Amino acid sequence: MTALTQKAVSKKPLIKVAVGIIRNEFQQIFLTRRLEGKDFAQSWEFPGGKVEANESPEQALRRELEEEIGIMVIKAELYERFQFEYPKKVIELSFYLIEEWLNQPFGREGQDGFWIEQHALDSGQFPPANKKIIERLLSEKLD
Ligand SMILES: Nc1nc2c([nH]c(=O)n2[C@@H]2O[C@H](COP(=O)(O)OP(=O)(O)OP(=O)(O)O)[C@@H](O)[C@H]2O)c(=O)[nH]1
Ligand SMILES: [Mg+2]
Repeated sequence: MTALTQKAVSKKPLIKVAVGIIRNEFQQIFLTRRLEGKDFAQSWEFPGGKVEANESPEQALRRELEEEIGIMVIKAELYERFQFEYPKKVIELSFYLIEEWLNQPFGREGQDGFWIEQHALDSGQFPPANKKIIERLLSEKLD
């Protein structure tokens, strides 16, 4: 079933989400751990969050990364966008690759934050929607 048909027949709310794949010069990626009380608590995540009304995904990305990990994005490049159907909702995830930013990222809302080698990413640690993107990142040939 294509994403379009899926959306038409599922009648589930569509939630747009923008997240950052923040990568440093050592090919490490900055991740956070989802807080208790959130869905998929304790799982790893790319920092980011829901796109609000009147916001573009890129504006949401910049706002969320400032709020959640205290960085100011200088350059963000759309890496992939797709929809994923969860039991009660469909999320449209926009993943942005970020290699230029200001400030050191940290878990500004009390969540753990850490750097991990790109080749050591593990899709089993993320929400199920992330599987495809983790596979793509693992298959990238790094310099
Ligand atoms: N941030 C983030 N959310 C993800 C990822 N993968 C994934 O399925 N999601 C889902 O996207 C949805 C929105 O993300 P979020 O919980 O960060 O939203 P938010 O920052 O606006 O949080 P809030 O609802 O507590 O205000 C959640 O249902 C979350 O499970 C990911 O890698 N990063
Ligand atoms: Mg969030």
